[in-house]
Amino acid sequence: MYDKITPPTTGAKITFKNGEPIVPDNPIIPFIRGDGTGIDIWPAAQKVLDAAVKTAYKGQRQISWFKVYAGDEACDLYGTYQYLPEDTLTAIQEYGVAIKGPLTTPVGGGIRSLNVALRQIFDLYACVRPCRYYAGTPSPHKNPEKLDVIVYRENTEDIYLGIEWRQGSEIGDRLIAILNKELIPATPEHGKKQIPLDAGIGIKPISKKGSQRLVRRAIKHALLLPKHKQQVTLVHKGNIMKYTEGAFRDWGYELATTEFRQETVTERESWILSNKEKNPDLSLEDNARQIEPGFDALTPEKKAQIVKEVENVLNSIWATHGNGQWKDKVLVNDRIADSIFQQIQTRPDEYSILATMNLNGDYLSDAAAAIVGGLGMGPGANIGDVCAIFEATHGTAPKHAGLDRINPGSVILSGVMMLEYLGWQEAADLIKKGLGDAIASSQVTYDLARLLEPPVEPLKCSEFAEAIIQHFGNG
Ligand SMILES: NC(=O)C1=CN([C@@H]2O[C@H](COP(=O)(O)OP(=O)(O)OC[C@H]3O[C@@H](n4cnc5c(N)ncnc54)[C@H](OP(=O)(O)O)[C@@H]3O)[C@@H](O)[C@H]2O)C=CC1
Ligand SMILES: O=C(O)CCC(=O)C(=O)O
Ligand SMILES: [Mg+2]
Repeated sequence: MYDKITPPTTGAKITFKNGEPIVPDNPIIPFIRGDGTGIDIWPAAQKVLDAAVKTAYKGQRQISWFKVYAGDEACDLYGTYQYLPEDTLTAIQEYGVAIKGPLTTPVGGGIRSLNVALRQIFDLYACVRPCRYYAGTPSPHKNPEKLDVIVYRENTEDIYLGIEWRQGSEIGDRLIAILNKELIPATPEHGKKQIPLDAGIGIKPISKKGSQRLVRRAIKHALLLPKHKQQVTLVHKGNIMKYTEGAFRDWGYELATTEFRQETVTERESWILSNKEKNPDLSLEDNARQIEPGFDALTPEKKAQIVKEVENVLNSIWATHGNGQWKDKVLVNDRIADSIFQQIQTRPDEYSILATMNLNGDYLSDAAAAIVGGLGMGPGANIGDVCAIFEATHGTAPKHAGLDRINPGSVILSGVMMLEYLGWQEAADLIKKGLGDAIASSQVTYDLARLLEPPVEPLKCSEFAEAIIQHFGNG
């Protein structure tokens, strides 16, 4: 079955039922070490994960690690350009849950991202990246503890599908010619626009199914959060990209108000309901005036449309959501992408789950991680219905590779997400405690040490892992 790798002789497979993993006490879990600093952070993370499982379950549970190859390491073993060998794909397919270090993607030409390929091959449509603060972590922000968000990033579509043509390529030029001569002139709203003849071209597909399955997961996750965090914000640039990012927003609201009608309230609905609660005699038109800035300057048609919206909301959900019942529902709102980048800095405590498309989510997860301590503290999970691969938000950080200095926190916390996904909460909690206590006692790697006042002597990557284990306590 495998060409150059051999699965562990002990351990059992994780299987899936209704999208949830069924986990034996000794699961076989494939891991990819990763390029660049993967050489530093993966061994540190593996040590912490094993120590936590051992402390929590005293040998009754144990992970059987299965080393599989991707990136530079794969080329060393399998030969030139064998960046993602069949063996690796077979192992992940067979064992269902895997964890990986970062993999290099060249800029401009060269191979396309192996990280993105894995997400697409295994249909890992939700990239889940929590950004929360650990006490004592230095941050350039005054109140980093106020940020506690989870980026839910659609992981299989958008420009990351990688359908693009280089400037000057034969097919790229043909496509531009067809667009300029046929398709754009046939679309009146595009007027006399033309694509520059020397442009590269990329395609941005955003599907209804892809958008809604992501938002579905985000809402289900919100339902498990404490009441005050039960909120999903649809992040988009739908004012500019109306039929892709704008459609994502509309499909998100559509899903929330149909599949989750009893569990959700949209922001606009909450305004309409609360206006009526404050003043039961409020006319539909005055209610509309209060929810729509500049109502009086609108055309009669637009005004009528908003009055109708108010009427529909009151008719359809007053009984189930009115009289304050909406306050117990998951709040679904939306924000334009550029605005959310400033909002997570200026009003961080107003947000919880940020559901968005691939590119926005990529940017947003690095930005949110920076607020709570940097990329050394940014974990992540790529989740599908029958497979999950856990990985940090950051990349290979090549200038730090092999120096035993980089922060392994993100891949360790990705391991925590994996343990939680397996239902091994006790082991996950031990690591969170150990990591929190190590940071609180200023035992940190260079990235956090340089931000501390006064600065402290940094721990090495491997020493930080040891410090986390020391802070487990007795389990
Ligand atoms: N999922 C994946 O495997 C990903 C892969 N990549 C790939 O990684 C490569 C390098 O990308 P690059 O743009 O340099 O981004 P990186 O995320 O690799 O690193 C950028 C900078 O972020 C900081 N940083 C990253 N990781 C850590 C960490 N563990 N602890 C502390 N600080 C950290 C460092 O800042 P400083 O030096 O200031 O301390 C580092 O120089 C590219 O090929 C890219 O495509 C990128 C993202 C995700
Ligand atoms: O695949 C890559 O090289 C980069 C991906 C990335 O930045 C991410 O997933 O956050
Ligand atoms: Mg990224």
